[in-house]
Amino acid sequence: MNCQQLTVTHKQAWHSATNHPFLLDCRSGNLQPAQFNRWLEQDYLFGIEFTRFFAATLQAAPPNHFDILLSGLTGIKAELCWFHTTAKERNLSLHNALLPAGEEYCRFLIALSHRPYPVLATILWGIESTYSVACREPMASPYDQLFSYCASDTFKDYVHQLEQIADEALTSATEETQSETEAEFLIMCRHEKAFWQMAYEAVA
Ligand SMILES: Cc1ncc(C[n+]2csc(CCO)c2C)c(N)n1
Repeated sequence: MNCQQLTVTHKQAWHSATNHPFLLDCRSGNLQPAQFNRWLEQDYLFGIEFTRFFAATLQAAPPNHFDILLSGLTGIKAELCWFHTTAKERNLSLHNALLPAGEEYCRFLIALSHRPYPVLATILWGIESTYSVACREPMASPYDQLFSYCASDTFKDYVHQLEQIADEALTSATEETQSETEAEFLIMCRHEKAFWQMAYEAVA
């Protein structure tokens, strides 16, 4: 089993995670500011927990994977800075509470932290990869600017490197760990879909 196969075996779940009406509205320009703002407020909080999950993955990783994982942490650092700048520009607070979808997603990451490395590396790839795929189609202004990093070739290349290290970890994983990875991948897809939906519902 490898990352690519996961997206094919669970085509429907993968599609729902990466093709939400929220994204269609970014492309047409119909997304309402309140919807983007909710995404931003909630995704900042998610980003904090994701950083910790990333640290757990790094802690379990073999040294030959450090290079790529450390470069990912640099990307997250830039992303967390971007949240602060963009929140200021839009007069948003980053001190809100997580809504249920975000809270459940974060709880999933915390529970996963002590699982075997192949599970962590694959879910890490999966989470980053959803945004690379989700932002692949051109978006209308201002969302083209706001999501420009996820749409960039730099991000695409980074996600590809994550795929390579996850695939390497999966190759030597036990069957049991591979099955667990597959189950968690499916749950991750459902959390992604629910996260977009939660932001989309900022406007009734
Ligand atoms: C719910 C949710 N899922 C995935 C990502 C993707 N992602 C996680 S951290 C980061 C910055 C660069 O590593 C990106 C793009 C997200 N932001 N929010």
